[in-house]
Amino acid sequence: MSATTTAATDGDDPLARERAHLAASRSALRAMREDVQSLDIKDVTANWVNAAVLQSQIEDRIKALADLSHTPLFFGRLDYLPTTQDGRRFYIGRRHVHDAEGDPMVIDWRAPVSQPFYRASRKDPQDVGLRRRFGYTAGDLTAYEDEHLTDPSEAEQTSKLLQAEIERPRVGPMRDIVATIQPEQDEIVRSGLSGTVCVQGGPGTGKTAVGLHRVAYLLYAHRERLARTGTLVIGPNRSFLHYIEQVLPALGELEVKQSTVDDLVAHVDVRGEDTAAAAVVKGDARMAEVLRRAVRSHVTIPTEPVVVVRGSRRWRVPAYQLEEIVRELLDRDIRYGAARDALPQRIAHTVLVLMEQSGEAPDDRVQDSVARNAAVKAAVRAIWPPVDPAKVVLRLLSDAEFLAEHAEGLLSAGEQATILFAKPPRSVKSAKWSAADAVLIDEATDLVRRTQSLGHVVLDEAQDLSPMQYRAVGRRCSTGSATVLGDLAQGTTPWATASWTEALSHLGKPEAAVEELTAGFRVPREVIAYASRLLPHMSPGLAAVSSVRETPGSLDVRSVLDDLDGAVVAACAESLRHEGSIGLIAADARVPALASALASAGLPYLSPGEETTPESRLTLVPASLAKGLEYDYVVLDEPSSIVAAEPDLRTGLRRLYVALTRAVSGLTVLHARPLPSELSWP
Ligand SMILES: Nc1ncnc2c1ncn2[C@@H]1O[C@H](COP(=O)(O)OP(=O)(O)OP(=O)(O)O)[C@@H](O)[C@H]1O
Repeated sequence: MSATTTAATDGDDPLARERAHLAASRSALRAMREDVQSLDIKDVTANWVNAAVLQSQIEDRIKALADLSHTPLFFGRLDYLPTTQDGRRFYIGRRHVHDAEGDPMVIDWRAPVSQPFYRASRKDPQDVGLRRRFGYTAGDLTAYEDEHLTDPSEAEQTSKLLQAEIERPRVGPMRDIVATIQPEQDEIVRSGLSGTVCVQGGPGTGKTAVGLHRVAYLLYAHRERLARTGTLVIGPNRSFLHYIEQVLPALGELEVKQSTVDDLVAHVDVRGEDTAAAAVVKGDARMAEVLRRAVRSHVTIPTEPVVVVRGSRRWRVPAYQLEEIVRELLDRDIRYGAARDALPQRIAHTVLVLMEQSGEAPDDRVQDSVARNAAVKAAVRAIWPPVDPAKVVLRLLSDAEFLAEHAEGLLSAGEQATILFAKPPRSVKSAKWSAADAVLIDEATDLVRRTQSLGHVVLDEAQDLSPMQYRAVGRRCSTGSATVLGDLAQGTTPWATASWTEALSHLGKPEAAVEELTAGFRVPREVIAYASRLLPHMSPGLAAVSSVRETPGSLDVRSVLDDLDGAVVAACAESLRHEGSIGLIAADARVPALASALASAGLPYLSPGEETTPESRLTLVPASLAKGLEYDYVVLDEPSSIVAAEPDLRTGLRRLYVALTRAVSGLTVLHARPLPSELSWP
């Protein structure tokens, strides 16, 4: 690999030529944007609805064609060998740019010809003679680095530009990694739409980044289909979603929705909280069967005939025939509501047969009118009444007998007692529903009416979901596919999943492939080694992440004799001397004390989810919200308090593991009490 950071070689200046191509591509992009802006839709649209749709598509296109000053238009170049692609040269960037003749000047990173930029190697050059990476300083193209993949005399080296990009301090929300996606990440990003992929990876291995780039890739490769069916990214909480929300728009994708699992199942106001024991039972997959039984219990097998009077004639459908119809509907795998809709037509059909047998020749209109007959309607109401999903759940959780009837053989008496409301609420409105209750209502809702499936769902921090939550997500991709991202070692809920096989079966995708990412891009080697001491104590069998980042002096563990708060504030002030974002992570209960210590020291701070700016770079993060986030420098307050705040040691150590793995450049740990013994070596 040969690196060039200044201009001129042998009178012919390659850097100047690349800059000229950049300038020309910029003007081509401007021209493309102006073309779209000047479109006059008056003559091509028949009505105002079409016009509004077209106008909004045009506005999206204009947004997508914006030249973002802080993101370079291209970051790489591929020169194919003369034997392939006619030896053509492609500049790889975030979007496609063409000149006035329609010839490409920059190729979208997702296009098939761009793939070797990420995957080609000396072992497998994929018909590429030269791969060039570009370096930018403050928006200017200032360097490039070449790899002649088929030149045996060139030694393999790690890319300095890649390293610099990974090490670059970050302020503000997460950004895209299109310039530096690694081969093993690219395989996941570009895997097909039809299959579900599950990615296990330790902290900072790029799971979130990979999931978001996969969405962008799928939208490129299957735009029409996904525009119809929709895509959704699910994250653990709002501050996390806020942290990642800029990545897809930066890649030109504006249509992807983002949500938490709680948002998905927001059928009722959640104002209550469960004990851990109750939440575990409510989140257990056995609840799905309890609910199924409870919903179906509303069906009453008919014992009376239905008599339909039409004109002077009476048509009688006997009880045994009604029973046959009902049993047949119960046996079929259709939703309660769909079966209820079908019942009047089935009864009417039987009446029609009776009419035919007596020599009449009724048509479809007669069948419809019989189905709407008052006697039929009354019978349907009695046999198959409408069901309100929230009311079913309310009754299960309030009425011990009703619960016992449907939980028989599924939940023990103790488990049933755990989930019953201590004081049964009077109505759905007045009930203090918990997050787990909302998931039960979602399941019951789906038993009544099928939930609409999206084309693709990305589920991040998936290890924390309960089986019932997996089911809730699974119904939203039942006819589509999913990307499931997580780390078993970071599971901190009492119901956190112990195995991906199990999680995927609850999701309804048991056939999904499980891939593993092991190279760490966030946390420096020294810091990840320190955090990994916890692994054998909380997730034995999981391999430690091997960091690609050597940052000497990145770990500083300080024992404080007195005034821990003062020492923590001082460590924050020290960290603020560096460029980039600072996270002060502490046990939730410590947050108020640290907030006032920061305030009295005159250090302004943000809450997670608030955007860091060059003026305000310090965020005070309760340990319970640290998951998925990252900061250049982390100050970690009293590890033993973080561990002690959780209901059991394993969860405590996992929470600490999450907190210890948020730093990109440096971690300072301060403790007044002894460190948890699991952190001592070995
Ligand atoms: N190929 C890459 N090139 C450059 N940076 C990368 C690459 N892959 C990941 N990163 C960076 O590493 C950091 C961690 O990535 P990400 O948050 O996706 O990891 P994660 O596996 O989801 O971590 P966690 O388990 O802690 O949530 C991010 O800043 C991301 O941009």
